[in-house]
Amino acid sequence: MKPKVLVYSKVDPKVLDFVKQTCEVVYFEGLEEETFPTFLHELKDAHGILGAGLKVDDDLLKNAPQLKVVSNISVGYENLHLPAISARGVMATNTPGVLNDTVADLIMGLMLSTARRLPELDQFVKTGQWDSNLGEQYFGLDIHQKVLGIIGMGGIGSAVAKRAHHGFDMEILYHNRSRKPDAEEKYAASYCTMEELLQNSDFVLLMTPLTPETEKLMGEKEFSLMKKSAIFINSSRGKTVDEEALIQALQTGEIYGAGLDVFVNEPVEVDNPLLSMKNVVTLPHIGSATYETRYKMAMSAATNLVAGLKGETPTNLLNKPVNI
Ligand SMILES: NC(=O)C1=CN([C@@H]2O[C@H](COP(=O)(O)OP(=O)(O)OC[C@H]3O[C@@H](n4cnc5c(N)ncnc54)[C@H](O)[C@@H]3O)[C@@H](O)[C@H]2O)C=CC1
Ligand SMILES: O=C(O)C(=O)CO
Repeated sequence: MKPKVLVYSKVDPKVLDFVKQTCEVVYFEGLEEETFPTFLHELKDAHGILGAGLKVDDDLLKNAPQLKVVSNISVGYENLHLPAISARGVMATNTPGVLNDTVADLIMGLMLSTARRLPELDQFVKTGQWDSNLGEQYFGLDIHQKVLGIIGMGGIGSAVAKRAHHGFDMEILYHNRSRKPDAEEKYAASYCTMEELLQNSDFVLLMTPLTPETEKLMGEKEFSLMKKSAIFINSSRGKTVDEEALIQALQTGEIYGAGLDVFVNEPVEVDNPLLSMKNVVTLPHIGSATYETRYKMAMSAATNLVAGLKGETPTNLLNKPVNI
């Protein structure tokens, strides 16, 4: 009998076909309030789940006694409670690597958009405000030859360092849990403390996972250390930043601007002050959102899932389940 898999996010039909070769699939195309009870019902005899963002903790797992694999279609996995998953002998997987270049491209775009005020000036042109006497009101800041500080020099951080160093001639500073000799050699990246990085960077990119240690990693003290001319970029998770402190730093001119792909609450509330600031560029968490990369992520997650269900060790296994 084929193992039963619940796919709870929309994926390319080719990915579904791949999973169907070895599994019986129940497809949800996304979980809504109305579909969640059916999902829970189907979970009772499911062997695997595949999708993005579902909170998987003991509360959910107690409805899933047959479960063997939880496959996340994302690199971030703060939605997975690994101790609970491991304790029940279940494997958890994510999708690192395949999205690095796409997210790094987007981050370069965010840096340029914020420094050169692209969305604001796009509106300027489209609303007929462009006249021949334009002066400093449309000036921005250069990004080439500036200093970029990267907090979290992992897969994505390194892909940004590559673009910034080789493409934009930027100087790279980084802070990470451990030294990254590869980035030091290839992108002339200099390792430094958080404090040194914040004080010396023209652009500060936060690119760590969300963990208890990184929650509100950027707060009032950290923003106060940044240059007044500096731009803050966040494409990690909203909760790595104290959003109140960021709003304050922007309102008081402690920093020049911010480019944000992630927020504490997503979708962000329409009355969030960040949305009405001209010096803030916002995006709806689209770092990896291209057709090509979302396909690769879903296929990577499907490959992990199928491997786990066949009793093999998935390439991107995150945990050590008991009894395995
Ligand atoms: N906006 C978006 O669409 C996307 C956001 N992300 C987020 O970006 C995060 C990073 O992704 P990757 O680069 O693939 O992960 P990664 O695991 O390759 O890199 C993360 C780096 O952060 C470092 N780190 C962890 N805790 C730290 C701490 N307390 N202080 C300093 N450094 C620390 C790690 O040592 C590692 O080098 C993901 O966990 C996810 O939350 C990822 C993909 C897309
Ligand atoms: O992979 C992740 O962690 C994302 O945020 C979406 O690509």
